[in-house]
Parts: sequence; C-alpha cells; structure tokens
Amino acid sequence: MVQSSVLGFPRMGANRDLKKATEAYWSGKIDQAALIKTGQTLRAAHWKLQKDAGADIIASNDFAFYDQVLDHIQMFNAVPERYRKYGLNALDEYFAMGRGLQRPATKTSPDVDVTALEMVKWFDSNYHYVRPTLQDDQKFELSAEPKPVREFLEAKAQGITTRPVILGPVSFLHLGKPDRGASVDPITLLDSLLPVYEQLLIKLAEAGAESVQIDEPVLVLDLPQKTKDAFAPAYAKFAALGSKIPQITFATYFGDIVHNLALVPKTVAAVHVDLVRAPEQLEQVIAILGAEQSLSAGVVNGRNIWKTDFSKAIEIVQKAIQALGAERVVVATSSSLLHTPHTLASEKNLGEVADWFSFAAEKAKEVAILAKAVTSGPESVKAELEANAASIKARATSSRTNDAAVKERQSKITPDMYNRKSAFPERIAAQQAHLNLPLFPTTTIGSFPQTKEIRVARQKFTKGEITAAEYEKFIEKEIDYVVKQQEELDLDVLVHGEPERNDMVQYFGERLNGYVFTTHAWVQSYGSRCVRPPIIVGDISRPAPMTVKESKYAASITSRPMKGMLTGPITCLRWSFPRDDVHQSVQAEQLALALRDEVIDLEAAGVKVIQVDEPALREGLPLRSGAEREAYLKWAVESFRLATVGVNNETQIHSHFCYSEFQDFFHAIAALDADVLSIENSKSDSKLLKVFEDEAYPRHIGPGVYDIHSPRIPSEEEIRVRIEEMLPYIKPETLWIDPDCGLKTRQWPETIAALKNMVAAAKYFRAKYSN
Ligand SMILES: CN1c2c(nc(N)[nH]c2=O)NC[C@@H]1CNc1ccc(C(=O)N[C@@H](CCC(=O)N[C@@H](CCC(=O)N[C@@H](CCC(=O)O)C(=O)O)C(=O)O)C(=O)O)cc1
Ligand SMILES: N[C@@H](CCS)C(=O)O
Ligand SMILES: [Zn+2]
Repeated sequence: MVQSSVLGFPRMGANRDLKKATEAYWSGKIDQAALIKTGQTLRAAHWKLQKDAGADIIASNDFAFYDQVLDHIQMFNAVPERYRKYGLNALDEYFAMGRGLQRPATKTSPDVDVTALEMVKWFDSNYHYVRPTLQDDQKFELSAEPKPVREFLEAKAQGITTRPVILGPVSFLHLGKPDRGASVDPITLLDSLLPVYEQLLIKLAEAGAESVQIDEPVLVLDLPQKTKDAFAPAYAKFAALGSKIPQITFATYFGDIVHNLALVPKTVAAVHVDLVRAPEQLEQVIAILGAEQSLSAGVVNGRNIWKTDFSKAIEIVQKAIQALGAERVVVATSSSLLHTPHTLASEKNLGEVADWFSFAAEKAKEVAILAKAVTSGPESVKAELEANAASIKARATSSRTNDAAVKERQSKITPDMYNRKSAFPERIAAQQAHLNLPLFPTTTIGSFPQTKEIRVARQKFTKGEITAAEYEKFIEKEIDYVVKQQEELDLDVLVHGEPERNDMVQYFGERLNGYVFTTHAWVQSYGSRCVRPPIIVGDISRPAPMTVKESKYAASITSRPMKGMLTGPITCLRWSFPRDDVHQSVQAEQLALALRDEVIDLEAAGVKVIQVDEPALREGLPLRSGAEREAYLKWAVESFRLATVGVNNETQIHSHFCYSEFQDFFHAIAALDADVLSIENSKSDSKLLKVFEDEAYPRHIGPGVYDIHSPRIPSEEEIRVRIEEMLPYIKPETLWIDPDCGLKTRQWPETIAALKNMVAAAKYFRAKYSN
C-alpha cells in the first residue's frame, strides 16, 4: 500500500489565530497560559484536519510560536549568554531571541535590553528563520522536556500517531554562523551536537514515535567539503543506535540532490525528494536507494497554490512504484505546507478560478487521493480524478490567462529601453543640482507605522462601510501626519509613508490586470507577521496609475524632496503566487512594463526621487551556482532596468534590498544601475560592506543603521558606532543614513525616538566631515 504524507502544516490557523494570540501576549493582553492554550488548540485542529483529509503520515513539531529553527536553538541550549543572563522564563527568552527585548527595570527585575538574533530567508522562500549564532566554546544540552517529544505525546493523547519533524544536525550547523566576536566554523561543532540529537531520538522512541522526519534541506545546495563530510559520521551515529531510535525519513526539498547523491545516508529508512521542483532527479535517486529504503515522492507542491495535475503526479509516482514496489513509495507534499495558505474554503470571492487552486487543507486531501489512486486503482477515486482533469483543462483553456495586447507590447521591446540616458557620474551631478542634499543625507525606506486605525479604516472601506472619498480623505490625513513628523525630525528625503497599502506586493497585485487576490490566504513571513500573496493567473498589465495620486499629494505638501515608492518586478513576482504555466521571466517582463509606465507617470507628476524596492531579488537567486543562476540574474536585472530607466538624468532612482549578502552576486546589483541603494546590514558585520569598497562601487549606499524588526530603540551613540564602522568601506560623500527597512511594523513612539537618534547621529558626522 502506498502511504500519503504531509511534511508540515501552516501554523497560523484559518483566521491567523496564532498571530493574534502571540501579539496579544506581547502587548500584555493575554497571559502565557492563554498563549500556550492557543498553540495546543491549533495543533489539535491541524492534526485532525489532516487526519480527516485522509493523510497517513502527519507531522508533529511543525508548530512554532515564532520559528522552527529558533525552537531548535532553544531545545539545544544554544542560547547566547546575552539572553541567558536575564533569567527570563523559557518563552520570554525565546521571544527575546526572535525579536529583541527592551524592558525597564521593575522592583523585582533589572532592566533588559537585548537585540534580536539575525533573521534570514529560508532558502529561496519568503519565510525567514532565526539564525543559530554559535560561540567558539559552544556547548549543547538537550532541554529537559524536548518540544518534539511533548508535541508527539500531545498528538498521541488525541489519538493521532504523528511523525515528529526535526531539522537535521548538518543543516542546523550549516545554517548557523559564529556569533559576533567569535570565529568558530559551525560545522566543526558536529561532534558536540550529535549526542544531543541521539538523546532526542532516543526520547522520541521511548515516547512511542516509530518514525521521525529529519530535514536536511542543505543537501540541495552547493556545499563545502567539510559540510559534505559531516553527513556520514552523523548518520552513522544514528544508525548505531538501531531500534533505540525511530526510523528516519531523510528529507530534502526546494531543489534536486543529484550533485550530492553520495551523501544520502544508506542507513535511513526513507529518503524524501522534491519532485515538483526537480522531477528529473527521480531515476537517479531511485538508483542509489538500498534494497530496504523507501522513497517519499514530493509531488504535491508545498510552495504554490495551483491544484496538482493528478495525471502528471500519478505518472511520476507510478514510475517510482515500478522501480521500488508500492510498499516502498510514499506520496508526499514536496515540502512543508508552511508556505501555503490554510484553506481555500475561506475564499468566497474567487469565482471560477477558485477551482484552479489548492491550499494546505486541500493539498492534504490531494496526497491522500493520489495514494489511493495508485494503491487501489483509478476507479477507486474516479470522481476526484475526473474533477481534477476538468479543472486542469478549464485553466489551460481559459481566456483569462491570455492577453494579446500584453504579448504584442512585449514583442516590441527594444534594446534602448534597458538603458538610462547617461552614465551615473552625469546623472548624480544633475540630481544633486536640484536636490541639493547635505552630506550623509537621511531618509527612510518608505512605510511608516501601519496603525490599528489605518487597518480598521481600510477594512471598513473594503466592506463598504465608508466611501472611497472618505477613505481617501483619511489617507490624506495620514500622509499629512507622516510628512509633518518627518519635517519635525528634519529628515532630508521624505516619503509619504505608504498608509494606503495593505502590503507592498498585494497592493500592486490588486491594481494590475492578470491578478486575483484573496481574503484569507495568509502565509507566515516571520514571527507573527503574515502576507497575503496575490495570485498571478494571466498576462499582466496596468489599467491605470497605481501610486501617483498619493505621491503627488505628498509632494504637494512639503518643500523637501519626496520619494515615490514602488515595488519592483522581481519582488512583485516572487511575493505573489506566480503562474506555473509561463516562465517566470515572461511574468517579470510584463510586470516591468507595467511599472515602467508608473515610474514615468510619477516623474511627470513631479516626483523626482523614485525608489523601486527589490527585496526579493536575492531570494530568487537559484540555490546553486551555475548557468541557471546566471540566466536568472540576466532576466531579473533586465526587468529592473526595463522598469526604471525610462526617466531623465535628474530623476534619482533608489532601490532597496532587505539583505546584506551581496558577495555572490555583486555584479548583478551593480548592473541594476540604480543611483542609490539601501540595504539591510544593520544586524550583520560591517565588514560585509567591504565588497562595495573592493568593487569600487561608485554609486550611493545606505547600509541601514538600525534594525527595524525589533521594537527596541537604538541610542544615538549606538548608531554613531554603526556609522563609524561603515566609513572604512563607504566614502562619506556616498553614504546615506537610513533604517534597514520600512517602519510599518513599528509603533509611532518608538519610530520617532529611533529616527530622532538616527538624524542626530547623521548630523554629528555631517558636522565632523564638513570641517
Ligand atoms: C518586507 N517584507 C515583506 C515580505 N513580503 C511581503 N509580501 N511584504 C513585505 O513587506 N517579505 C519580507 C519582509 C517581511 N516583512 C513583513 C513585514 C510586515 C508584514 C506585515 O506587517 N504583515 C501584516 C499584514 C499586512 C496586511 O496585509 N495588512 C492588511 C490587512 C490588515 C488586517 O489584519 N486587518 C484586520 C482588520 C483590521 C484590524 O483589526 O487590525 C483583518 O483583516 O482581520 C491591511 O493592512 O489592510 C501582519 O499583520 O502580519 C509582513 C511581512
Ligand atoms: N518600501 C517598503 C520596503 C519594504 S522591503 C517599506 O518601506 O515597507
Ligand atoms: Zn525592506
């Protein structure tokens, strides 16, 4: 019998219940017991949902209050002393690592002031994990009641036998980094980490777990030799424990493992591979499996929302069955379903296209149907297969996917449409002549606090409880406020604050042809933060200007330069659910043409500084180096240029990236030809900025002087130190002073306090360098 399996389920709940409870706990509205209870309720509901869907193998320990990697950091006691020293209770220490903590002293406890651990993209997804930060003398110790054991027992008590999922030791270390000031190479800590894994696996077996899913997603990457060398000893140690530990499913996802096949342990019971992303690896993976090993075939996409094409999936699974026999094949999701929304059942406004989609709950059903189809034959699920074939056909033949005018415009793109009128030196001189900015100019990245009031007003407008005119007035009032605050802070280049935007991608999706958008399809981005990716269903075009009204209004109420704010083509593409029937480069080009018109319209409206954010450019980089990566960079850079170069020399193009890892694709960043770049280097070592010095990057850069993901307020002194650290690598006349990302998640008081310190620090250096 072929079993079905779900590698992990989204945690937020159908109505973002986890987000709401977590944020209520942070603001003191509920206590810890209430938050823990919400976690239990959600886990119970999600296990039951998957069981009712017919999934045979259901994951536990896929839940996390903030992030699954952070769970491991705490479970292995890899908690840096700067958090430990406060003696916080476990959950507060956990959140302190996730989001930082700043708390005044009370009668019973001293003040707390600690920044968050670094947060980084989870492979090429829009999910962020908390990075293990390791010491030179790092020791690991298993927590007394390990979370995977607790959650396995919790499900068992509910009558559901789950398969706990844990991040494997090689991936945990490879994804980590030395703490600031430490120089340890994390992978050298393997020997001290393995005993902790052994204890955990033994405890899981003692609790009754028969199998465990050990995720080693780093296997899809290009790995250094020492990381490769870590797999054999690690898995040999586990094998030596024999029946004292559960059977292991060794899981990889988000790419193929063909280049690392030799590293797949011979001793694990099953190997999971992503056959959505890399179906071509099937034969080679089958070829290396031992006679006892099973294949978990990831054929239901964990990263997108399109209905699985059952006929194609069955074909792949049948191939595996022919080679291995039904008992050695499992039909699975390609990865955890963390990256998909909860359920399609909540969507009431999608019309005919709803039938094209599957969200997490529906994907759990899909694996079960597929397993039944190959176990008991197509007749056993005849109705489901027929319905599936009908909706796949309906989508393939729908007129909603094709727009001849868009294709026509794409066919008429000429080479000059990729180049600015002049080179950077000439442009910057023209820009400076009319912007007249001081040394160390200050700006922000675009958004200002998205207050409850703004969200409620937008909700009322969406529900028709207030008119468009009332909503517009409300937004103008918000812009007035944001502009006034910035003038009082004495910032140099202002922004309108993006109050009209629900999200930097969803907002554009809602204004472009070719998109549909949802009401409840939330996906976790980090911690309690969620996004609702719009869905690209057809060719994209811009029916009308999208941002001009707000930017023009904002520019009209100040004499300072106003920066227009757009989301770039790659970010719009990657943070949407893209089509899977057209190459992503085609979708990016369509987005670029739409944005090009917007950029030109903004310029014509008098907005002479325009920022086109591309925070997802790095995330889209294929995970392995080589031809695929170069091809991506070519079309990604071309899309950005197509979107931005239609302006005159005087118009200053900014771009923003929420990351600092430029080393492996610096040439692409330079090729964007943006006049000013703002990046997110506030939590990383300033030494990373050396690449700008080494490459003699002539354009302007704002490396981000403080971390906006945390509510803590950086002092002026702290910001000065940060700027001082940057100056060896970036020339004073090219350095901009800004926060490391938008301020939408912050509250007003902390925003004002932090920006005041930032402006003061900029003025300090301005004075120092003017003499
Ligand atoms: C820059 N980042 C972004 C990423 N991806 C995006 N698609 N967008 C991004 O900005 N990836 C990388 C980073 C990740 N960072 C963030 C930062 C912040 C958020 C965030 O704040 N998310 C919000 C939801 C934003 C949104 O869509 N808001 C809507 C709906 C608001 C809402 O919840 N309304 C309530 C009613 C009102 C109320 O009672 O409050 C409701 O519907 O029930 C809007 O503003 O209209 C979040 O809250 O998580 C995400 C990623
Ligand atoms: N302009 C956006 C960029 C976020 S990456 C903002 O400020 O929120
Ligand atoms: Zn950002």
